[in-house]
Amino acid sequence: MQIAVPKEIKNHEYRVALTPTGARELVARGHVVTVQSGAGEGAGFQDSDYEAAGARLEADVSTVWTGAELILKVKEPQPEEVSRLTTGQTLFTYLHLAAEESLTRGLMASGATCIAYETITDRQGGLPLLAPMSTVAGRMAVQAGAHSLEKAQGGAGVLLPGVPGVAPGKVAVIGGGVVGENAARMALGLGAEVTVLDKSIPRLETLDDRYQGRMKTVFSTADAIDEAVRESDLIIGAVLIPGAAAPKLITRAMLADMKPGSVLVDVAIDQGGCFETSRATTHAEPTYVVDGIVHYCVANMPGAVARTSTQALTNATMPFVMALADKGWKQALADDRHFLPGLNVHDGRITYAAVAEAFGLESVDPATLVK
Ligand SMILES: NC(=O)C1=CN([C@@H]2O[C@H](COP(=O)(O)OP(=O)(O)OC[C@H]3O[C@@H](n4cnc5c(N)ncnc54)[C@H](O)[C@@H]3O)[C@@H](O)[C@H]2O)C=CC1
Ligand SMILES: CC(=O)C(=O)O
Ligand SMILES: [Mg+2]
Repeated sequence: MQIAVPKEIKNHEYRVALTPTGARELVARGHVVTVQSGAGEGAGFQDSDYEAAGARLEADVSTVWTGAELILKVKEPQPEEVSRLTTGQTLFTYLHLAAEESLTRGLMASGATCIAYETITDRQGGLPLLAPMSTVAGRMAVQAGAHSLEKAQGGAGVLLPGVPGVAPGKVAVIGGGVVGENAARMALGLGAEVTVLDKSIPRLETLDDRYQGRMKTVFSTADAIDEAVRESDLIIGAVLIPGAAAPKLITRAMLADMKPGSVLVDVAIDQGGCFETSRATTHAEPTYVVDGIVHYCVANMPGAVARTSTQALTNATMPFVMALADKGWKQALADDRHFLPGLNVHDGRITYAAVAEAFGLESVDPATLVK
């Protein structure tokens, strides 16, 4: 199969979808891998590393896309990338479609087969291709939040660990999944006072057990969120309803109840964000202030630590990339019921119910397409 790896073009996105190690595996299986020149540079992989692995290097971005049957990316395609996609091509990347109607419609119009990393499932009920980046983003969320609390960033001037004689800062994490647990763990490590809110009792039980009561676990209700809003120095938004737009849990009116200079880090921004006042930002300009509250809403947080993230992401994607390359999308999805929900768009139709619902459109059951 002809496989292409374009250079990512989203703002400050330094990850790459395939490492030289991955390229070597694909080439050994008889596939042709074309990597756009410089695609791996931000993650510390040189063109010569890909060449040594047997990949072809191509400087012209149009040529990279035109000849490909399978396109491997990291971030959702940007408008100029959507316009390059055509019928018969398979795209494998993060899509987060429920947050972006124009992207969804663009992918439908392209006629391509679009498989999202973030909606692939596993036997444990997890999201194995989202989890590695959620781990990274959760850990970064506390770094970002701690930095945003500094006065020069518009923050209240609170040091999360406190100092002897001065109490530590309070961190609330809404959503105790992969992002939430990793954020809470980092905040605990810093010495902050940490509360995790979740709607899942089993999840709260797991966290309570794992951290032996060192973080408070609270069932997520409107009242509990009100209390977090009043008390916290830093709130991290980490909820997910798979494939769907994030619920808005903190409204603009509620910002008035927060301490001035407190910080909201909305990690769920890639699914539209869980705070009413969130809008996606970039690593170039990660924060803005609304009603005295600092907002950090970067939609590709792991891109900033591209070396670590690329390795973690490709460890998880490689088995699926191999299956797509060896068998083609139809057989690969037919053979694996956890891969099947990755299909979001095929030949002009939406194949993921929550995405279709977000825009009042019809969806097709992906199982009917792979028979
Ligand atoms: N901004 C970025 O760069 C990145 C963003 N993400 C995003 O972070 C979000 C969270 O991802 P994961 O932790 O992997 O998901 P997850 O599925 O592991 O955890 C989500 C948790 O939210 C909980 N939840 C749902 N509704 C809730 C509510 N109303 N109140 C409290 N908890 C609620 C669920 O019970 C679950 O435990 C996703 O939108 C994901 O796409 C992930 C990686 C990078
Ligand atoms: C999950 C995601 O959107 C990211 O890693 O950028
Ligand atoms: Mg996005």
